[in-house]
Amino acid sequence: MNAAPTPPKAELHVHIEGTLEPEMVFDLARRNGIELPHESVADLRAKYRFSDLQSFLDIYYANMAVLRTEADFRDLAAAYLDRCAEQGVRHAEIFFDPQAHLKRGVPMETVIGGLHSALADSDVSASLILCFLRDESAESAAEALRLAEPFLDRIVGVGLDSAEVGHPPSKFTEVFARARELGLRAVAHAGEEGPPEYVREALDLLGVQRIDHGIRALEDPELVERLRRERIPLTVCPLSNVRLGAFAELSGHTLPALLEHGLLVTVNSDDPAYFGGYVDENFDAVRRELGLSTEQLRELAANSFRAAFLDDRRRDEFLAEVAAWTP
Ligand code: HPA
Ligand SMILES: [Zn+2]
Repeated sequence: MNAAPTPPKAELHVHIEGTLEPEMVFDLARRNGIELPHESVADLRAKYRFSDLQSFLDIYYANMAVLRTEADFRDLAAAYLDRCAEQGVRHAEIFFDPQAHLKRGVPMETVIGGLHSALADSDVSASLILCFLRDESAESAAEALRLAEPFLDRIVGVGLDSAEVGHPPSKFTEVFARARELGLRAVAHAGEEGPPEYVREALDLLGVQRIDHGIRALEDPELVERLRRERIPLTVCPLSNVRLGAFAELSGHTLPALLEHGLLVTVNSDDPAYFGGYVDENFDAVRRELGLSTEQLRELAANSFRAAFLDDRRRDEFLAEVAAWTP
């Protein structure tokens, strides 16, 4: 691809299970002796036509069946971190979905152990965010957090993902309170398909420090003003939003409007193996289709470090790198 260079950046919204490329689905199935209901890599990839979040989640969870051993989770994360190194991602905060693995009989220590060993071996700065599945019960989320307690030094925070509509943040008030008591940071998907009210709930009831997606906040001017005033970061995922039908085309994405409102917007890939690109492809697509300037790209990259869970010294070092970047 003839993409223009993009600035050094942090990726703050990527689901590690969403980096599972079709080729790796086949490799891991072979390694684990699992028979797949797909004829070939091309056959599987051809099924990646989604109409909404649920139609994506169905195949996302089905493909996870190939992730069984610590080595599987390590190889998955190592492949993603290699991409980060290629794409100028200096720091990544990586979501994982333990409940989707626990229910298949894969223990928490296998999941966290595998992911963490890849992070420990990589030159890219990275940390893990444990996500609760909002279409599962609050008790199931609490159990996942209990099982993660022996590994808290390997997790920076908790998040909330999966099918949004009908599963408001309020359902998870208690487990987020417990996570914050344990010293964890908190983020939540809100306002992807769900209403602006879910964004307010995530802030007021879950105490989150960032909103994942948040695109529907634009429907509520008071909420937009609050997000601006309180400098709440939004981790926006442009290619994901188009693939899941929030916008018919990238040229109609409201990313420029979010920036014009003065919001702390970042650009991320979400589930790059499914949505047509990693973070650089997202930067390149918004540059081309939305006509973002070099200075706007620099601002998005700087925002990613402002929004990251980094100490001030490292944040300042990364911000200096962004300021010095020339395309
Ligand atoms: O885009 C997403 N939205 C909600 N849940 C998810 N889990 C993986 N990707 C997503
Ligand atoms: Zn997501």
